[in-house]
Amino acid sequence: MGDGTPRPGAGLRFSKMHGAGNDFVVLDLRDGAPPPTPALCRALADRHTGVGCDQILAVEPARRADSVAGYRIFNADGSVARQCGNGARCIAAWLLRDGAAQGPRFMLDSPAGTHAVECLDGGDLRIAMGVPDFAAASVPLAGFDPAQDAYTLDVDGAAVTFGVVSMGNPHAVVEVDAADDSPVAVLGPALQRHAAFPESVNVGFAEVVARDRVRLRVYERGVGETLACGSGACAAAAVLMRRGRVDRELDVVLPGGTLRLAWQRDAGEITMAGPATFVYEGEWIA
Ligand SMILES: N[C@@H](CCC[C@H](N)C(=O)O)C(=O)O
Repeated sequence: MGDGTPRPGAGLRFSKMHGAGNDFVVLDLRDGAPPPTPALCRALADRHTGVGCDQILAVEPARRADSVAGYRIFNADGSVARQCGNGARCIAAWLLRDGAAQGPRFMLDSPAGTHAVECLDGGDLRIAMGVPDFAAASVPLAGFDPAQDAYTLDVDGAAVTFGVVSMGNPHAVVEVDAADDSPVAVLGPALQRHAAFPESVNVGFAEVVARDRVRLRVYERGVGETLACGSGACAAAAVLMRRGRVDRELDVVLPGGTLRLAWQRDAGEITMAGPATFVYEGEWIA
């Protein structure tokens, strides 16, 4: 064209996907292309001037011989994350469509470890999300030593009680009477910037509706409130199961959809099942 207009095909191809409303831009970097810079992540994630997404997922070659592929995770603000439950299902669906993965079972490398994927009837995917780690130092939560069921901090003058768990990424879980009325937009960022969370934290507000049903809203690190957080659903389920508040298998109902969680024994992996949806294919020319 010669007038500065980008040529079709000259840009960065991407897939737009979502898992229960947690939305992603998926990039294919298996040819060895460099990961997106923080500035590019922010530009892609911008909901006015970019594609719009909560996270950018970059598919890479597998790091282990028994895995189909690896991937990196970047939040909308350009920060790096080590775990993304909804993202894991979307990467699995993307690899199945690509032909690189074949069902009904295969393995994936996230930055936090290797995950077994299972294709379920009806199209949902089940991901083994690792063993929940309750050690305060693993989150990290500073100022507390052993793993406790609950911690209390002074947050802007108010005492706030919560559980913590690392799912490969940091989570705090506040049990509330009603998720709909919980102070997500105020307490979420306040806990994130508390000095006790030196690496910030994803903050979940969990309402036990029944022993097999939890309603959850999550204020995510690097994004804000999202329509769903898969690792947050694992965290809420694990914290509540450990306290004996709920059954070992339950539905976590998030604003964007429902995930099925199961954690049979403390030393075992927690599993999360749910949908992964393709929205469109695009080319980033900015
Ligand atoms: N949406 C994700 C979690 C993404 C990473 C998180 N914001 C972090 O910084 O740890 C999920 O589905 O788990």
